[in-house]
Amino acid sequence: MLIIENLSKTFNPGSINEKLALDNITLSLQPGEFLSIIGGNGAGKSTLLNCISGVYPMDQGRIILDSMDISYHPEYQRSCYIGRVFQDPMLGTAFDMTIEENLAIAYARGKPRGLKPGIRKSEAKLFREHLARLELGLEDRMKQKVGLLSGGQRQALTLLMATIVKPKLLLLDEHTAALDPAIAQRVLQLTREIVSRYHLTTIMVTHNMKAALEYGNRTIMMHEGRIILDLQEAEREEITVEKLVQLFGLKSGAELDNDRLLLI
Ligand SMILES: Nc1ncnc2c1ncn2[C@@H]1O[C@H](COP(=O)(O)OP(=O)(O)OP(=O)(O)O)[C@@H](O)[C@H]1O
Repeated sequence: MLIIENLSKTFNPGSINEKLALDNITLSLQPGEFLSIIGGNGAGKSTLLNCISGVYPMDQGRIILDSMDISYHPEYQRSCYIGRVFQDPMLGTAFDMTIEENLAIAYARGKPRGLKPGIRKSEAKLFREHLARLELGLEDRMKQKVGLLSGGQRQALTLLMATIVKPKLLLLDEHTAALDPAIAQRVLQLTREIVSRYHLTTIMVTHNMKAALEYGNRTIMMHEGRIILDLQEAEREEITVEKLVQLFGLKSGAELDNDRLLLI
């Protein structure tokens, strides 16, 4: 489904600030696989998502998505088949537009533009059904502006917008990091429900080691632009956060420098 081959990315090459952010990454995901990524500060997690979604061009490598070589597709083109949710609840939604207008924009993704303005009755009904599944009462607030929503409500809506047209790949970049723990938990549960309902191939970067092991079916750990650990199936089921911290030390030869990871 997703194949990444020998992906490398260096920022500011040839300058004093040269930084090898991704060092020959090779990774493949099966359809419906839900991968969590953890790693210390500057490990290359966000850069990996940015290269996959076309925000940064890569220096070397290939990205194949659903048998299509997207390595040189521009970001706007990839956004038709890659859904993304960011850490900041302010990103991903238009705050001065209503909930249903935001959903209508997301629903039009990848479809030819029609001339008909407004939202059809059938679309409003569909949006209501999707919103009701979030169990946040948003289905009764469809005409309200998104700016009135809390951070958690916004992230749930962004998640819905990223998936209302089934993406070939869903990228979640620490999408619960800015939320209160209880709300973060709810958004993670929603993530799990949506990913499993639509059988979405998903990559979730998280700073929460517990969540990384609890959600999805595979976990990788990155360090200095490389994948140093890849846990799947039975091996992953047996692992604890403490063991993961130990493994990090063993595989990287370094102390885990991300305080946020250790806090969990
Ligand atoms: N636009 C950029 N220009 C220059 N250097 C960058 C840029 N983006 C990232 N880097 C550098 O690349 C390295 C990898 O950064 P990246 O943001 O991918 O790490 P991360 O694993 O997401 O870290 P964190 O958990 O701290 O967010 C870091 O050393 C970072 O400073």
